[in-house]
Amino acid sequence: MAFIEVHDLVKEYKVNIRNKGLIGSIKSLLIPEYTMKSAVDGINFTIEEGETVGFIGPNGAGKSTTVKMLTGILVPTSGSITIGGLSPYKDRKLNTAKLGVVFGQRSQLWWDLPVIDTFDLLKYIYKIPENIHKSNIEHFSEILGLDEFIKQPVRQLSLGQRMRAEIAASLLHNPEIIFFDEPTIGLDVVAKEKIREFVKFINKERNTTMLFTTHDMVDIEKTCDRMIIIDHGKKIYDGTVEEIKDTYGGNRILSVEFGQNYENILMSGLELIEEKGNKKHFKFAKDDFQVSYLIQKLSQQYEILDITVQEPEIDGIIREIYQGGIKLNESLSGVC
Ligand SMILES: Nc1ncnc2c1ncn2[C@@H]1O[C@H](COP(=O)(O)OP(=O)(O)OP(=O)(O)O)[C@@H](O)[C@H]1O
Repeated sequence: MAFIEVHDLVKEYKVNIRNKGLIGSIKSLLIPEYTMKSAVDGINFTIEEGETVGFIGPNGAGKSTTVKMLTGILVPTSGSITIGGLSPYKDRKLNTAKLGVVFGQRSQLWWDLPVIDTFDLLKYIYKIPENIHKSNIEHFSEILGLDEFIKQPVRQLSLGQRMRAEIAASLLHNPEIIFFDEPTIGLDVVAKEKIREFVKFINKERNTTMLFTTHDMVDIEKTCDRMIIIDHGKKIYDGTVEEIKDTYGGNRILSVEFGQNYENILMSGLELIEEKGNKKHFKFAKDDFQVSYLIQKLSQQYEILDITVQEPEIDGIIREIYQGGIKLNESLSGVC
């Protein structure tokens, strides 16, 4: 049995149907009508102890809803979740001791208290033994440089300082699993790098299982062994960052708008991956063909209105996936 097991997970929200116009709005107020909306629509995955997994997807894909169910904040409509054999919502109290959560956009620190006072309060909340609490504070202070601001009230800290304090606070009780929600949002490149290095270090040192939701692909590349991509509440990819880069990063995408809708465009080196009328997207191996050669060959045979080449960065690959420009190969996507 894996450390985290998620089976056929579904979360539906009841949403109010708003009628248009003033009369419609009044009607909606007086006689409210509802519909059910699937935010998470039958997701399956497992995570082993000590794995670092990036959980990504476009806005509204269902990431936060899934994480809220994993942390026990929300109860699934159907399906099941177990973490270390326990249900996050049924065994919420037991689970809390095992979990740590870091929100980039919200704080778990007491705003008016010095950082060290929050750390002391957390000792009582989580019933952390004195020796563990003390050695963790010393250890985290040394690596994260907390000493320079540990006695200052949280409201006086810079964003980078606050995030270092947040991460230390979430690890004080030695959680088995930690959820990071946009942990580097708004930070400068140096601060982002420090946080990524620290997180990686803790994962290696303590074998802490880590799950990240982020829109920053560098976070995923630098800290995660694996990523799960979800879209419209469904899992569309589950595999390593390297696999997706090897398969799609060795290639570039040539997007061509033709003067007419040509059928069966055949050219050595170009593989048609998607077409919408006159617009066609081809994949080609960047090491095998020069872009200028391909453009020249195409324009000799076809009328071309516009042509663009997309770079094979992970950001670009993910953007293409979100926009439907790359259809994930089922054997690669790990989706059953
Ligand atoms: N409390 C709610 N009531 C109704 N619908 C909701 C509620 N919370 C989320 N949703 C809807 O569920 C869908 C998934 O939302 P969710 O917040 O899980 O997405 P997300 O992937 O975390 O997005 P983002 O990257 O923008 O944070 C969205 O369409 C959202 O509007």
